[in-house]
Amino acid sequence: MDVFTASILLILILLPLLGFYFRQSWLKPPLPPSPSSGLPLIGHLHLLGKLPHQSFQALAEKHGPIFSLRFGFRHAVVISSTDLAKEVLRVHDATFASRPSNVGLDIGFYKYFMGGAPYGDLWKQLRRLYSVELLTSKRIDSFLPLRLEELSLMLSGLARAHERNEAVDMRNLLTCFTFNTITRILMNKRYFQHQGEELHGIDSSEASVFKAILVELSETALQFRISALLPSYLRWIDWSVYWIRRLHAKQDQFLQKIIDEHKNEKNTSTSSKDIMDMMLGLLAEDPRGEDIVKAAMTELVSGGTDTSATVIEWALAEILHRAPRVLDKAHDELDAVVGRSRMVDEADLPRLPYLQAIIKENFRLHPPAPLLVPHMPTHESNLAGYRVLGGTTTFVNVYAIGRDPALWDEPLEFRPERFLGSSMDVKGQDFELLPFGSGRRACPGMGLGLRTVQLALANLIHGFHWSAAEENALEEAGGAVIWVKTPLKAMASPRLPVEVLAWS
Ligand code: HEM
Repeated sequence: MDVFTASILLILILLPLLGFYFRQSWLKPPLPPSPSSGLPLIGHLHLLGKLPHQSFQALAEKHGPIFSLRFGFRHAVVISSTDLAKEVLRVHDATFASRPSNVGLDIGFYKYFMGGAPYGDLWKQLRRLYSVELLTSKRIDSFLPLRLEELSLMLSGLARAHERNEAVDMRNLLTCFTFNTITRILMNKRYFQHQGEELHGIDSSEASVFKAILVELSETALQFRISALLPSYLRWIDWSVYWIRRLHAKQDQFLQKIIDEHKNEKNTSTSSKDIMDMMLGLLAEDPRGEDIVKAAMTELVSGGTDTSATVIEWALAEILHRAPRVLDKAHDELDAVVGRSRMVDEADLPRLPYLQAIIKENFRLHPPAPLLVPHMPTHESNLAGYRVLGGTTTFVNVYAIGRDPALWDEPLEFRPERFLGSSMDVKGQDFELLPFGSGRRACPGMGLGLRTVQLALANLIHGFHWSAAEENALEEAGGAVIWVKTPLKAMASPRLPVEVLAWS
């Protein structure tokens, strides 16, 4: 065959293929709009800033409620409207129920990290374990005495600080409270002292190793490390993985010691079971059992500590610095419903609509996870007429939705009254307010988180008169959750007799 005939034949073969290819791409919907300022290799990484939810909010104002970005080899889309949040979390819930991979987290969570697991059998198994066995309403009820004891210790600590005329670092106090509460529920361990409390029985060196591991893992989860820019087969280049491996060895030692203690105590102790006991029992026949237990302890402590602490700190900071009148209204409600001779208990909470409104308003302005945890579609999907490729990291910016002037009157004001008489809730049915997400990847710790936050805030407000100890501009600082940049310092003086404050 001469060259001419061969070329004609080649064209005849290629033409239909090219035609098919172009027809496919022309017929397909376009990709979401994208900022034109992408750079070679890193893509849009330089647009992220220290607080990505704020950078994304500004980008949404320019590019609309869905836009796409590229970080190295990875594609991302950012969603910033209620309609699109509903599409991702409800209409296409199953498609978007996966998570982008993260090599550091695979190590830190023994490959059994439910929050980061791809949508599949392992995730379903772990989710069932968490939701049906460990974090049920009945289980949370059974830990009420212990939760009240921790609360009472925190309130007594505040009263003692008042006797010494000391301002209190509320960040420190609240993280001790939530950390102790969760570690007692999980493994019957109490690690931190409150201000003024005796050191007796507390092993703070162990706690600090565990806390350091949690901080490192959280940062790994959030930061765009080198590995996030690379295709998965090149992730071994990321040196931070070696650092996490070293920390992981200490984490393993720490958790193994507690597991061994639990196993040894099993036959001798008659004390009530903690969650580690329950898991060891449930997984006794599973060869992965102890690793799953270690992963769960790490996950539940990291998911359940700072989230609740930051919510309470933000609420007090907003009230003390920007809306002191809210404190008077909340005191009036608490005096009318609870009275001054006792503390607030869980049964009172449904009868405190203003307190509930404070908490909703706080979640609207300060969701601890402003971009949720990134979702990922398992296959190509269509959102608002745009094509979202399978494997795209998908951020739902609930922070931007909570501050959208089209949805909220004077969105930057802290005004709990906007929720009075409204049926809007934070539990995932109202897409204007999604601090716990919605759908199958929504937070399984919502019940425990909400009850911790409601009871603690109600009692902090009921028990004390408050004033800010220093100026605070209430800026945000990034981390695993969004904190008040300068920790809140406050003066608290008891409103109720001290013996009432230490009621448990
Ligand atoms: C105020 C407290 C809390 C807030 C605001 C919060 C918020 C969230 C959010 C936004 C997500 C991701 C939802 C999504 O991707 O769509 C999440 C997931 C998760 N949370 Fe929470 N959380 C809180 C407390 C807790 C507690 C107390 C625990 C457990 C003790 C917990 C355990 C988890 C776990 C395991 C996941 C991963 C779920 C999955 O991927 O299937 N959280 N949380």
